[in-house]
Amino acid sequence: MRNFISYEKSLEILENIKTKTPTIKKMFLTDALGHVIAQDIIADHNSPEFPTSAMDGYAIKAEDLNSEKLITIIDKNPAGSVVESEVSQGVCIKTFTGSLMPKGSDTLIPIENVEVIEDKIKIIKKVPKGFSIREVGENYKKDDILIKKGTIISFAEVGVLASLNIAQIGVFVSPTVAIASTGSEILDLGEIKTNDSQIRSSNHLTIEALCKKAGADVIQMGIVKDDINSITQLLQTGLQKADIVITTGGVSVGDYDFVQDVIKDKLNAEILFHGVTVKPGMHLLAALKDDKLIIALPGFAYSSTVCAILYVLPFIYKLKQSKQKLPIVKAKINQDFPRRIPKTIFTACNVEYINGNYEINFDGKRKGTSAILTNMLETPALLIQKDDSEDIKAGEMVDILLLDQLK
Ligand SMILES: Nc1nc2c(c(=O)[nH]1)N[C@H]1C(S)=C(S)[C@@H](COP(=O)(O)OP(=O)(O)OC[C@H]3O[C@@H](n4cnc5c(N)ncnc54)[C@H](O)[C@@H]3O)O[C@H]1N2
Ligand code: MOO
Repeated sequence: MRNFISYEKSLEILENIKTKTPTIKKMFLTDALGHVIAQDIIADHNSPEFPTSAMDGYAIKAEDLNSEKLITIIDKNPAGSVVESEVSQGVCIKTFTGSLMPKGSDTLIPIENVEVIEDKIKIIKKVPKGFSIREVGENYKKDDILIKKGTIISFAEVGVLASLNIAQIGVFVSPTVAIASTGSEILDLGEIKTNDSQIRSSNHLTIEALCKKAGADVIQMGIVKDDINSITQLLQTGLQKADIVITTGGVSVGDYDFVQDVIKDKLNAEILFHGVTVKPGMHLLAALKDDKLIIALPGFAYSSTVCAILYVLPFIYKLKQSKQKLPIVKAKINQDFPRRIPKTIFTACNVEYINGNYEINFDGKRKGTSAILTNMLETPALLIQKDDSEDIKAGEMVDILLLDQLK
């Protein structure tokens, strides 16, 4: 008899798995996109290092703002150069965006605010003292922690690292995931159909896509028939090469559901749980073998996809040392939604962001078995009903998982 555990308990078991010390590798900045940074990044200088002009204009002394007298232009100060001449009362230096402010100056009067008369300027519109000067450390100060260890590298991190002259960055090595789909009725892409009961396998590729999006390296092992020896061999190969091995199909109660037998009896893996009170995905099996995680997902396309999101993605985040979490937010539901069964239920819905709130509806969503993957197309989310939740009434706030924000 199978011992079904709650969704919360199953998550807790996976969260508590001890993982080995992560390895770190160096990568060139832009190649490191999506990887998790392995050390705090601390500024080794102020930015800017010196007072810098934020506009094209004339560097002056503020006292001259209140004088009716013309101010003499004594020099030109293009960005990238350092002028020797100094600003004093009655004289100015033409200075450009990105140029250092010349010695003696404390204000930048923009070109638009002056009239040039031969080699002099007349101020026609005043600015406050200190105008348009980027102060030392405006962007960041020396010794500031700019990027924290555990951050996922995105465009802004690339830019900040570049401004620190860091070309190679230490990142945590991403986990490797081996994926296979089991079933004598499923065909890989391009395989010729030889009888009416055969269907195309989507699971192995849906899960590859999810894992790659989460930054894992994927070993695609394809399709294997419902045969104990083939499944054993495949799982052994996966365990040799990957940190996580994922299968789909063959975990429920049918005569040909061999995946569970292989994991339990052939591999002698430590079963963490087999059966969770979730819908879809009740037959899910998680096991450990030689510190590798095996997740055997149900065969139905919607079930395996939802369970890969709920179980595989958080484990990838954990192995790659990322602090990211599944994107769960509150949303307003547009219809009554009774609680059907005492399980944690994940139902596909449409989500829109309207006037600062997420709102969900079920327009066009099909009802039927856990085979319906098309319910995840367009603007999808999953409504989450906890196993102890009440019937939901239209207009109430509910928990949803935003599928298009999965990373
Ligand atoms: N008597 C019972 N029958 C079933 C139960 C049960 O409790 N008692 N549970 C049902 C539920 S819930 C699920 S979920 C499935 C899970 O079964 P398996 O994990 O053993 O999966 P399969 O039987 O191999 O396949 C189920 C279904 O999905 C199709 N499939 C399989 N692989 C793929 C693939 N790679 N891509 C797309 N579709 C796939 C397969 O053809 C089946 O239709 O068991 C229920 N039965
Ligand atoms: O548990 Mo099954 O995955 O509901 O369809």
